[in-house]
Amino acid sequence: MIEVRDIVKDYRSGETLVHALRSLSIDIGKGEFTSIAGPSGSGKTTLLNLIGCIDSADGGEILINKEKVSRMNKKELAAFRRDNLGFIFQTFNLIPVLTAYENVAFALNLLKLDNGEVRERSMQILREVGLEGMEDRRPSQLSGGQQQRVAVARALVKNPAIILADEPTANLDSETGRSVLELMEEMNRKHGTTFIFSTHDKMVMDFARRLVRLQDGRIIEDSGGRS
Ligand SMILES: Nc1ncnc2c1ncn2[C@@H]1O[C@H](COP(=O)(O)OP(=O)(O)OP(=O)(O)O)[C@@H](O)[C@H]1O
Repeated sequence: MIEVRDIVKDYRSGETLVHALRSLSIDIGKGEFTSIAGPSGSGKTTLLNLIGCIDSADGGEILINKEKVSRMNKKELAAFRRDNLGFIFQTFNLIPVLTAYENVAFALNLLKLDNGEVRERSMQILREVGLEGMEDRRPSQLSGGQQQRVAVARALVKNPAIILADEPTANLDSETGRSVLELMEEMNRKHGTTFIFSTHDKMVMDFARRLVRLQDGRIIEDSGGRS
């Protein structure tokens, strides 16, 4: 489903050129639950941003569902993201003035659904992530774990093929982090959504079904794909 071929990404930082990804290749199949691990600066975020169509590579190719996203222009990439991808962030990134329900429903804005369907889908996914009864709370009235559950619901409500999560448990204590991971895995099994997440955390690495380790922009270990 995701084919990354010989991807190169460099950043210029003043006079120096940083080689963030050095001819990296990986295939990730449908329904995988994969963790990208590695020390700070090894290229995890860069790789997620390229698969997430947020940034473009300097060389190589990325195909998602046989579509060459590495050749798309900005407008095509935005449409591709909207239709295929969901994102979860380390800092939750909820809109503070909106309720849990509104944060989730907002993600459906661009899909031109009628109000009834927006309500039904948003309430259903909030139930699935365990937030029934908390729909009207704003992020400041929720714990970190609950906020990340809202973010998981927001990412899932469009039913994307792939969810990308950059260090989704980094701001949670280990018990809460584990329960968010268990939720993601339950959603992965139930909806068949492919999850790819980056982490520094050993517990998260152990939890993943596939573990890919990066160092200096290269893959140094890959436990292999199993969905
Ligand atoms: N916008 C940028 N400008 C210059 N250099 C960058 C930029 N973004 C990333 N880099 C560099 O590219 C390399 C890979 O960074 P990346 O953020 O992908 O690593 P990471 O593994 O996600 O690190 P962390 O765990 O700290 O988030 C690092 O050396 C980083 O300093």
